[in-house]
Amino acid sequence: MSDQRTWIKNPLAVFTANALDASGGIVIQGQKIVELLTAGQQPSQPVDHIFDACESVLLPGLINTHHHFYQTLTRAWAPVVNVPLFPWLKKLYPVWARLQPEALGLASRVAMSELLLSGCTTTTDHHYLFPQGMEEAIDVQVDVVRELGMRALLTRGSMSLGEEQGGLPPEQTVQSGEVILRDSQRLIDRYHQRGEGAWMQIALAPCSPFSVTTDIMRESAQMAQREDVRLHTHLAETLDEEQFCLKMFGLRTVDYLESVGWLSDRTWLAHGIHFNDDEIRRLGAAGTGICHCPVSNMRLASGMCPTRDLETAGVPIGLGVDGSASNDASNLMYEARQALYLQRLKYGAEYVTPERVLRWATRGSAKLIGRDDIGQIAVGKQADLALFKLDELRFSGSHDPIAALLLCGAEKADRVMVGGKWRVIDGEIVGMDIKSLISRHRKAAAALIANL
Ligand SMILES: Nc1nc2[nH]c(O)nc2c(=O)[nH]1
Repeated sequence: MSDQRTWIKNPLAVFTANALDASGGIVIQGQKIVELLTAGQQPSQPVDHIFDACESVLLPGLINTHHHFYQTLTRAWAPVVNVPLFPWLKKLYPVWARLQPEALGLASRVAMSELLLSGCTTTTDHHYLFPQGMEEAIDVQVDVVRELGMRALLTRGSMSLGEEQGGLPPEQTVQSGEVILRDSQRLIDRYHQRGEGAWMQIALAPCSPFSVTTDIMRESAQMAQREDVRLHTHLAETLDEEQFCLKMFGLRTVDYLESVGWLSDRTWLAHGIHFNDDEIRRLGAAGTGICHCPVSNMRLASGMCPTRDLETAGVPIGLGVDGSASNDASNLMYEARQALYLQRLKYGAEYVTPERVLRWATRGSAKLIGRDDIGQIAVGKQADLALFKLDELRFSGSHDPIAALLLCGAEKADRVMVGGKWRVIDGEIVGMDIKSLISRHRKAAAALIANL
């Protein structure tokens, strides 16, 4: 990595996700931010490059804390456009069971490209489908992450509770606990990087209470503790799920989570909608994080995450786009806009500000995945940045540049830097042939639903 110094000079506005002032811009050296400048201030040492950001709003790179990349192959699929979660899953499982490595590679490339273009520099993915031929699904995703130059926390998802044992997924989509744990260990040993500046990390992610056994939940928690990796699952997404837990385990969702050793600050949960006051208090006391996925929650009519109550109780909040069969876009700026408006309905305009929502999408999301080196603009943090120009028609006449990003609907970054390297320049991903990708991905999507 080059140690050259770059000054991103005099941005139109900066959102640092903290109280620091960087109105004169920032200096980057190698992979890190080394200096924050106030208006009119010059860098303390000579720089090799200057990027004039006077037309750009500068943000920390956004961090996506929930996705299912493979679902880009089943976006807006007519049979599931108008159904809630359980029938949606029942209809989609047999389609997803046909997934093969090449299609997963294309789907991951598409999802990550969309994310990157929306200003996202770190993403997670929750991949929980391993039908025959897909044993190395996560390895396929690792290659794509490296190709795109993003940071990723890939979660080794799993399903082990098939229909015959009272679960929701069909038998052909579930694996034995032994296979899941062996592969989880292999992936941690092979790919998980530790410490500051990590590019690739692995977490363990049994899918949801209705698709995994209690054994795999317990054993994943034990492995995560032993290996010091994070835990992720869907929880409290719908009332169907709550009913399932009561019937199957005799427990509400948070009691179930606690009973399997997951109520801790190692865990972050996707959705987190249906909690009572006592559960919110316990989640806060444990430091368990919640990834808010507003678009998916609206599309599946699942409900609304109680973000303010959770935050007040001490629960870290992040943002996620969720899988593309329930969003169906992988655009984190768009997601932030939806979060702003949805949450205002419950908590009012004074509390749910653009700054708060951008904090969820940056520093809050970083906390969910256990990182302190990304998600903020500050000296010593990784140089993961998104720059948005406000020169499109939609911004014309706007005044507050940070508010304009969300209120006027920014959806495409002009420049994105990950670890000191430009990955998006002039709104295009460096080295990516998007037209060819779309053409191959479309064919794979058509093949997946052919002759069902
Ligand atoms: N929104 C989603 N919820 C889920 N629960 C589950 O078990 N799988 C999913 C999913 O793919 N999306």
